[in-house]
Amino acid sequence: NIMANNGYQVSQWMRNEQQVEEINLTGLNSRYLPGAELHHELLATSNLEQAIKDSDTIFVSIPSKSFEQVVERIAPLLTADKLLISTTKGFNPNRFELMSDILRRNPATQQIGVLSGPNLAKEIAAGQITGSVIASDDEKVRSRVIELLKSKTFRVYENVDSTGVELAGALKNIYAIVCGLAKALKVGENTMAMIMTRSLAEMSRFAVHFGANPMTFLGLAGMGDLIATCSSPLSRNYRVGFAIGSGQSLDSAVEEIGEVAEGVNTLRMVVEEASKHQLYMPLAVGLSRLLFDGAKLDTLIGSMMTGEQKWDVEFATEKGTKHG
Ligand SMILES: NC(=O)c1ccc[n+]([C@@H]2O[C@H](COP(=O)([O-])OP(=O)(O)OC[C@H]3O[C@@H](n4cnc5c(N)ncnc54)[C@H](O)[C@@H]3O)[C@@H](O)[C@H]2O)c1
Ligand SMILES: O=P(O)(O)OC[C@H](O)CO
Repeated sequence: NIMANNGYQVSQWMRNEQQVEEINLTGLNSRYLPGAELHHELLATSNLEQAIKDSDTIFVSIPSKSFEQVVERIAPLLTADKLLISTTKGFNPNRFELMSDILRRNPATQQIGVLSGPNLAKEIAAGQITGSVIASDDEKVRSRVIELLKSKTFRVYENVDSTGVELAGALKNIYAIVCGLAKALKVGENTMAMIMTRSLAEMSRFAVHFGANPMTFLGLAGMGDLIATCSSPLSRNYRVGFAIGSGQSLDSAVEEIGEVAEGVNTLRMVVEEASKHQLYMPLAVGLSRLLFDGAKLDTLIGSMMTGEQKWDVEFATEKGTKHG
Protein backbone atom coordinates (compact mmCIF):
# COMPACT_ATOMS: atom_id res chain seq x y z
CA ASN A 1 0.00 0.00 0.00
CA ILE A 2 2.91 2.36 0.75
CA MET A 3 4.39 1.59 -2.68
CA ALA A 4 1.05 2.19 -4.39
CA ASN A 5 0.75 5.50 -2.54
CA ASN A 6 4.22 6.34 -3.87
CA GLY A 7 2.91 5.96 -7.43
CA TYR A 8 4.19 2.44 -8.22
CA GLN A 9 2.07 -0.22 -9.86
CA VAL A 10 1.72 -2.97 -7.27
CA SER A 11 0.32 -6.50 -7.58
CA GLN A 12 -0.58 -8.33 -4.39
CA TRP A 13 -0.83 -12.07 -4.97
CA MET A 14 -3.18 -14.09 -2.78
CA ARG A 15 -4.99 -17.39 -3.08
CA ASN A 16 -8.45 -16.40 -1.87
CA GLU A 17 -10.62 -15.20 -4.81
CA GLN A 18 -13.14 -13.57 -2.49
CA GLN A 19 -10.42 -11.47 -0.89
CA VAL A 20 -9.06 -10.54 -4.33
CA GLU A 21 -12.50 -9.35 -5.31
CA GLU A 22 -13.04 -7.47 -2.06
CA ILE A 23 -9.75 -5.58 -2.37
CA ASN A 24 -10.23 -4.70 -6.04
CA LEU A 25 -13.87 -3.66 -5.67
CA THR A 26 -13.87 -1.94 -2.28
CA GLY A 27 -10.22 -1.16 -1.46
CA LEU A 28 -10.57 -3.06 1.82
CA ASN A 29 -9.03 -6.23 3.24
CA SER A 30 -11.54 -6.84 6.02
CA ARG A 31 -10.08 -10.19 7.17
CA TYR A 32 -6.52 -8.98 7.83
CA LEU A 33 -6.57 -5.17 7.96
CA PRO A 34 -10.10 -4.09 8.85
CA GLY A 35 -10.66 -0.34 8.50
CA ALA A 36 -7.56 0.37 6.41
CA GLU A 37 -8.22 1.92 3.01
CA LEU A 38 -6.01 0.50 0.29
CA HIS A 39 -4.81 2.58 -2.66
CA HIS A 40 -6.59 1.94 -5.97
CA GLU A 41 -3.24 1.24 -7.71
CA LEU A 42 -2.80 -1.80 -5.45
CA LEU A 43 -4.13 -4.62 -7.61
CA ALA A 44 -4.95 -7.89 -5.86
CA THR A 45 -4.60 -10.98 -8.03
CA SER A 46 -4.76 -14.75 -7.70
CA ASN A 47 -2.58 -15.12 -10.81
CA LEU A 48 0.93 -15.73 -9.47
CA GLU A 49 2.59 -15.91 -12.90
CA GLN A 50 1.20 -12.51 -13.89
CA ALA A 51 2.13 -10.91 -10.55
CA ILE A 52 5.76 -12.09 -10.86
CA LYS A 53 6.06 -11.24 -14.55
CA ASP A 54 4.85 -7.66 -13.99
CA SER A 55 7.17 -6.93 -11.04
CA ASP A 56 10.84 -5.97 -10.85
CA THR A 57 10.90 -6.24 -7.03
CA ILE A 58 9.15 -9.08 -5.24
CA PHE A 59 8.39 -8.92 -1.51
CA VAL A 60 7.81 -12.43 -0.18
CA SER A 61 5.53 -12.07 2.86
CA ILE A 62 4.39 -15.61 3.51
CA PRO A 63 4.44 -17.31 6.95
CA SER A 64 7.70 -19.27 7.33
CA LYS A 65 5.99 -22.66 7.23
CA SER A 66 4.80 -22.06 3.62
CA PHE A 67 7.70 -19.90 2.45
CA GLU A 68 9.76 -22.65 0.81
CA GLN A 69 6.76 -24.07 -1.02
CA VAL A 70 5.79 -20.65 -2.43
CA VAL A 71 9.39 -19.79 -3.42
CA GLU A 72 9.61 -23.12 -5.29
CA ARG A 73 6.53 -22.04 -7.25
CA ILE A 74 7.93 -18.62 -8.17
CA ALA A 75 11.52 -19.80 -8.86
CA PRO A 76 10.85 -20.87 -12.49
CA LEU A 77 9.23 -17.46 -13.15
CA LEU A 78 12.23 -15.41 -12.01
CA THR A 79 14.82 -13.65 -14.16
CA ALA A 80 18.25 -12.21 -13.30
CA ASP A 81 16.97 -8.61 -13.15
CA LYS A 82 14.39 -9.26 -10.41
CA LEU A 83 14.95 -8.34 -6.75
CA LEU A 84 13.71 -10.68 -4.01
CA ILE A 85 12.98 -9.34 -0.53
CA SER A 86 11.84 -11.39 2.47
CA THR A 87 9.65 -9.71 5.10
CA THR A 88 9.07 -13.01 6.93
CA LYS A 89 10.36 -13.40 10.49
CA GLY A 90 10.96 -17.07 11.12
CA PHE A 91 12.87 -20.26 10.31
CA ASN A 92 12.09 -23.01 7.82
CA PRO A 93 10.33 -25.63 9.99
CA ASN A 94 11.81 -28.44 7.85
CA ARG A 95 15.47 -27.64 8.51
CA PHE A 96 17.43 -24.95 10.32
CA GLU A 97 17.65 -22.19 7.74
CA LEU A 98 16.47 -18.62 7.26
CA MET A 99 14.12 -17.27 4.58
CA SER A 100 17.02 -15.64 2.72
CA ASP A 101 18.67 -19.10 2.47
CA ILE A 102 15.51 -20.33 0.73
CA LEU A 103 15.49 -17.30 -1.59
CA ARG A 104 19.17 -17.87 -2.47
CA ARG A 105 18.41 -21.37 -3.76
CA ASN A 106 16.52 -19.97 -6.78
CA PRO A 107 18.64 -20.35 -9.93
CA ALA A 108 17.78 -17.00 -11.56
CA THR A 109 18.64 -14.06 -9.29
CA GLN A 110 20.92 -13.39 -6.34
CA GLN A 111 19.67 -9.82 -5.78
CA ILE A 112 18.29 -10.60 -2.33
CA GLY A 113 17.38 -8.55 0.73
CA VAL A 114 15.68 -8.81 4.11
CA LEU A 115 13.27 -6.19 5.47
CA SER A 116 12.81 -6.20 9.23
CA GLY A 117 12.14 -3.88 12.16
CA PRO A 118 9.44 -2.77 14.62
CA ASN A 119 6.73 -3.05 11.98
CA LEU A 120 3.37 -3.95 13.48
CA ALA A 121 1.21 -4.09 10.33
CA LYS A 122 -1.86 -2.44 11.82
CA GLU A 123 0.17 0.57 13.01
CA ILE A 124 1.80 0.97 9.59
CA ALA A 125 -1.63 0.84 7.95
CA ALA A 126 -2.86 3.49 10.41
CA GLY A 127 -0.05 5.83 9.31
CA GLN A 128 1.95 5.71 12.55
CA ILE A 129 5.56 6.87 12.07
CA THR A 130 7.57 3.69 11.50
CA GLY A 131 11.21 2.74 10.86
CA SER A 132 12.45 -0.41 9.19
CA VAL A 133 15.77 -1.89 8.01
CA ILE A 134 16.68 -3.21 4.58
CA ALA A 135 19.61 -5.58 4.90
CA SER A 136 21.58 -6.78 1.91
CA ASP A 137 25.18 -6.87 0.77
CA ASP A 138 23.92 -5.53 -2.57
CA GLU A 139 23.76 -1.73 -2.68
CA LYS A 140 21.28 -1.82 -5.57
CA VAL A 141 18.84 -3.88 -3.51
CA ARG A 142 19.08 -1.52 -0.54
CA SER A 143 18.59 1.65 -2.56
CA ARG A 144 15.70 0.22 -4.60
CA VAL A 145 13.79 -0.82 -1.47
CA ILE A 146 14.34 2.59 0.12
CA GLU A 147 13.12 4.29 -3.06
CA LEU A 148 9.99 2.10 -3.20
CA LEU A 149 9.03 2.41 0.47
CA LYS A 150 10.13 5.81 1.77
CA SER A 151 7.18 7.98 2.70
CA LYS A 152 6.15 10.67 5.17
CA THR A 153 5.42 7.97 7.75
CA PHE A 154 7.73 5.10 6.75
CA ARG A 155 11.55 5.39 6.92
CA VAL A 156 13.89 2.65 5.77
CA TYR A 157 17.46 2.42 7.12
CA GLU A 158 20.24 0.29 5.61
CA ASN A 159 22.37 -2.52 7.02
CA VAL A 160 24.79 -4.91 5.33
CA ASP A 161 24.47 -7.46 8.13
CA SER A 162 21.71 -9.53 6.59
CA THR A 163 22.26 -12.45 9.00
CA GLY A 164 21.96 -10.19 12.05
CA VAL A 165 18.85 -8.36 10.81
CA GLU A 166 17.09 -11.55 9.80
CA LEU A 167 17.98 -13.44 12.98
CA ALA A 168 16.90 -10.47 15.12
CA GLY A 169 13.46 -10.38 13.46
CA ALA A 170 12.94 -14.11 13.93
CA LEU A 171 14.36 -14.47 17.45
CA LYS A 172 12.47 -11.61 19.09
CA ASN A 173 9.20 -13.54 18.61
CA ILE A 174 10.32 -16.03 21.27
CA TYR A 175 10.84 -13.23 23.77
CA ALA A 176 7.56 -11.52 22.86
CA ILE A 177 5.86 -14.72 24.07
CA VAL A 178 7.90 -14.55 27.30
CA CYS A 179 6.95 -10.87 27.79
CA GLY A 180 3.25 -11.54 27.13
CA LEU A 181 3.41 -14.26 29.75
CA ALA A 182 5.16 -11.98 32.23
CA LYS A 183 2.60 -9.22 31.66
CA ALA A 184 -0.25 -11.64 32.34
CA LEU A 185 1.51 -12.51 35.61
CA LYS A 186 1.53 -8.77 36.44
CA VAL A 187 5.29 -8.55 37.02
CA GLY A 188 6.77 -5.10 37.79
CA GLU A 189 8.65 -2.79 35.43
CA ASN A 190 12.04 -3.79 36.87
CA THR A 191 11.24 -7.36 35.96
CA MET A 192 9.98 -6.46 32.47
CA ALA A 193 13.15 -4.43 31.83
CA MET A 194 15.30 -7.32 33.03
CA ILE A 195 13.46 -9.84 30.85
CA MET A 196 13.74 -7.66 27.75
CA THR A 197 17.41 -6.86 28.30
CA ARG A 198 18.37 -10.45 29.02
CA SER A 199 16.32 -11.42 25.95
CA LEU A 200 18.45 -9.08 23.85
CA ALA A 201 21.60 -10.65 25.32
CA GLU A 202 20.31 -14.14 24.59
CA MET A 203 19.26 -13.29 21.01
CA SER A 204 22.59 -11.62 20.32
CA ARG A 205 24.59 -14.51 21.78
CA PHE A 206 22.81 -16.91 19.44
CA ALA A 207 23.09 -14.64 16.39
CA VAL A 208 26.79 -13.78 16.94
CA HIS A 209 27.53 -17.52 17.00
CA PHE A 210 25.97 -17.76 13.51
CA GLY A 211 27.99 -14.83 12.13
CA ALA A 212 25.87 -11.75 12.98
CA ASN A 213 27.40 -8.41 13.99
CA PRO A 214 26.43 -7.75 17.65
CA MET A 215 25.99 -4.04 16.86
CA THR A 216 22.99 -4.89 14.68
CA PHE A 217 21.14 -5.75 17.88
CA LEU A 218 21.33 -2.13 19.01
CA GLY A 219 19.42 -1.04 15.92
CA LEU A 220 15.78 -1.03 14.80
CA ALA A 221 15.77 -4.69 13.74
CA GLY A 222 17.20 -5.71 17.13
CA MET A 223 16.33 -3.59 20.13
CA GLY A 224 13.65 -1.68 18.18
CA ASP A 225 11.63 -4.72 17.20
CA LEU A 226 12.14 -6.33 20.60
CA ILE A 227 10.65 -3.27 22.33
CA ALA A 228 7.66 -3.05 19.95
CA THR A 229 6.82 -6.74 19.97
CA CYS A 230 7.43 -7.29 23.68
CA SER A 231 5.22 -4.33 24.65
CA SER A 232 2.27 -4.47 22.29
CA PRO A 233 -0.97 -6.44 22.41
CA LEU A 234 -0.98 -5.92 18.61
CA SER A 235 1.79 -8.53 18.48
CA ARG A 236 0.39 -12.04 17.92
CA ASN A 237 3.39 -13.55 19.73
CA TYR A 238 2.87 -11.32 22.77
CA ARG A 239 -0.82 -12.29 22.73
CA VAL A 240 0.03 -16.00 22.69
CA GLY A 241 2.20 -15.47 25.78
CA PHE A 242 -0.47 -13.38 27.50
CA ALA A 243 -3.13 -16.02 26.86
CA ILE A 244 -0.92 -18.80 28.25
CA GLY A 245 -0.03 -16.66 31.27
CA SER A 246 -3.78 -16.22 31.79
CA GLY A 247 -4.28 -19.98 31.94
CA GLN A 248 -5.02 -20.95 28.32
CA SER A 249 -3.30 -23.87 26.59
CA LEU A 250 -0.85 -23.20 23.74
CA ASP A 251 -3.18 -24.77 21.18
CA SER A 252 -6.20 -22.73 22.20
CA ALA A 253 -4.15 -19.50 22.35
CA VAL A 254 -2.82 -20.06 18.80
CA GLU A 255 -6.25 -21.02 17.48
CA GLU A 256 -7.94 -18.00 19.04
CA ILE A 257 -5.45 -15.59 17.41
CA GLY A 258 -6.14 -17.10 13.97
CA GLU A 259 -3.02 -15.52 12.44
CA VAL A 260 0.56 -16.69 12.40
CA ALA A 261 2.57 -16.52 15.68
CA GLU A 262 6.03 -17.38 14.36
CA GLY A 263 7.62 -17.59 17.82
CA VAL A 264 6.25 -21.08 18.50
CA ASN A 265 8.09 -22.75 15.59
CA THR A 266 11.09 -20.47 16.06
CA LEU A 267 11.35 -21.62 19.67
CA ARG A 268 11.50 -25.31 18.63
CA MET A 269 14.19 -24.65 16.03
CA VAL A 270 16.29 -22.34 18.20
CA VAL A 271 16.31 -24.51 21.32
CA GLU A 272 17.40 -27.51 19.25
CA GLU A 273 20.20 -25.50 17.59
CA ALA A 274 21.28 -23.91 20.89
CA SER A 275 21.61 -27.37 22.38
CA LYS A 276 23.69 -28.62 19.41
CA HIS A 277 26.02 -25.62 19.62
CA GLN A 278 26.03 -25.42 23.45
CA LEU A 279 24.67 -21.87 23.46
CA TYR A 280 23.38 -20.68 26.79
CA MET A 281 19.73 -19.55 26.37
CA PRO A 282 17.88 -19.95 29.69
CA LEU A 283 14.77 -17.95 28.70
CA ALA A 284 14.24 -19.83 25.43
CA VAL A 285 14.92 -23.20 27.08
CA GLY A 286 12.60 -22.30 29.99
CA LEU A 287 9.82 -21.28 27.58
CA SER A 288 10.28 -24.46 25.59
CA ARG A 289 9.95 -26.59 28.75
CA LEU A 290 6.81 -24.66 29.67
CA LEU A 291 5.14 -24.84 26.24
CA PHE A 292 6.17 -28.30 25.11
CA ASP A 293 7.13 -30.30 28.23
CA GLY A 294 4.53 -29.20 30.79
CA ALA A 295 6.99 -27.40 33.10
CA LYS A 296 5.63 -24.95 35.70
CA LEU A 297 5.13 -21.28 34.79
CA ASP A 298 7.06 -19.72 37.70
CA THR A 299 10.31 -21.55 36.85
CA LEU A 300 10.64 -19.65 33.54
CA ILE A 301 11.14 -16.13 34.86
CA GLY A 302 12.91 -17.44 37.93
CA SER A 303 15.54 -19.03 35.64
CA MET A 304 17.09 -15.57 35.22
CA MET A 305 17.99 -15.55 38.92
CA THR A 306 19.84 -18.84 39.01
CA GLY A 307 21.56 -18.91 35.62
CA GLU A 308 25.28 -19.43 35.24
CA GLN A 309 25.68 -16.32 33.03
CA LYS A 310 27.06 -13.41 35.09
CA TRP A 311 28.27 -10.90 32.48
CA ASP A 312 25.99 -8.06 31.40
CA VAL A 313 26.93 -7.70 27.71
CA GLU A 314 29.34 -10.55 27.14
CA PHE A 315 28.10 -11.23 23.58
CA ALA A 316 29.64 -7.96 22.36
CA THR A 317 33.01 -8.26 24.09
CA GLU A 318 36.13 -10.36 23.82
CA LYS A 319 34.49 -12.79 26.25
CA GLY A 320 32.52 -13.79 23.14
CA THR A 321 29.93 -16.47 23.74
CA LYS A 322 31.73 -18.08 26.69
CA HIS A 323 29.63 -18.67 29.76
CA GLY A 324 30.28 -16.37 32.71
N1 LIG B 1 1.68 -8.69 10.60
C1 LIG B 1 2.74 -8.00 11.02
O1 LIG B 1 2.63 -7.05 11.80
C2 LIG B 1 4.11 -8.39 10.53
C3 LIG B 1 5.11 -7.42 10.53
C4 LIG B 1 6.38 -7.75 10.08
C5 LIG B 1 6.64 -9.05 9.67
N2 LIG B 1 5.65 -9.97 9.69
C6 LIG B 1 5.98 -11.33 9.27
O2 LIG B 1 5.32 -11.61 8.04
C7 LIG B 1 5.06 -13.02 7.93
C8 LIG B 1 3.61 -13.21 7.57
O3 LIG B 1 2.85 -12.68 8.62
P1 LIG B 1 1.39 -12.11 8.42
O4 LIG B 1 1.18 -11.07 9.45
O5 LIG B 1 1.13 -11.75 7.00
O6 LIG B 1 0.56 -13.41 8.82
P2 LIG B 1 -0.99 -13.64 8.77
O7 LIG B 1 -1.25 -14.91 9.50
O8 LIG B 1 -1.70 -12.40 9.19
O9 LIG B 1 -1.30 -13.83 7.22
C9 LIG B 1 -0.67 -14.80 6.50
C10 LIG B 1 -1.17 -14.72 5.07
O10 LIG B 1 -0.39 -15.63 4.29
C11 LIG B 1 -1.28 -16.43 3.54
N3 LIG B 1 -0.67 -17.73 3.29
C12 LIG B 1 -0.36 -18.69 4.18
N4 LIG B 1 0.16 -19.76 3.53
C13 LIG B 1 0.18 -19.45 2.22
C14 LIG B 1 0.57 -20.14 1.04
N5 LIG B 1 1.07 -21.36 1.08
N6 LIG B 1 0.43 -19.50 -0.13
C15 LIG B 1 -0.08 -18.27 -0.19
N7 LIG B 1 -0.48 -17.56 0.87
C16 LIG B 1 -0.35 -18.15 2.07
C17 LIG B 1 -2.53 -16.54 4.39
O11 LIG B 1 -3.64 -16.91 3.59
C18 LIG B 1 -2.63 -15.13 4.94
O12 LIG B 1 -3.27 -14.28 4.02
C19 LIG B 1 5.43 -13.62 9.30
O13 LIG B 1 6.69 -14.20 9.21
C20 LIG B 1 5.47 -12.41 10.22
O14 LIG B 1 6.41 -12.60 11.28
C21 LIG B 1 4.38 -9.67 10.10
O1 LIG C 1 2.40 -9.88 15.44
P1 LIG C 1 3.79 -10.44 15.56
O2 LIG C 1 4.11 -10.92 16.94
O3 LIG C 1 4.07 -11.44 14.48
O4 LIG C 1 4.81 -9.22 15.30
C1 LIG C 1 4.72 -8.50 14.11
C2 LIG C 1 6.02 -7.82 13.76
O5 LIG C 1 7.06 -8.76 13.68
C3 LIG C 1 6.39 -6.68 14.68
O6 LIG C 1 7.55 -6.05 14.19
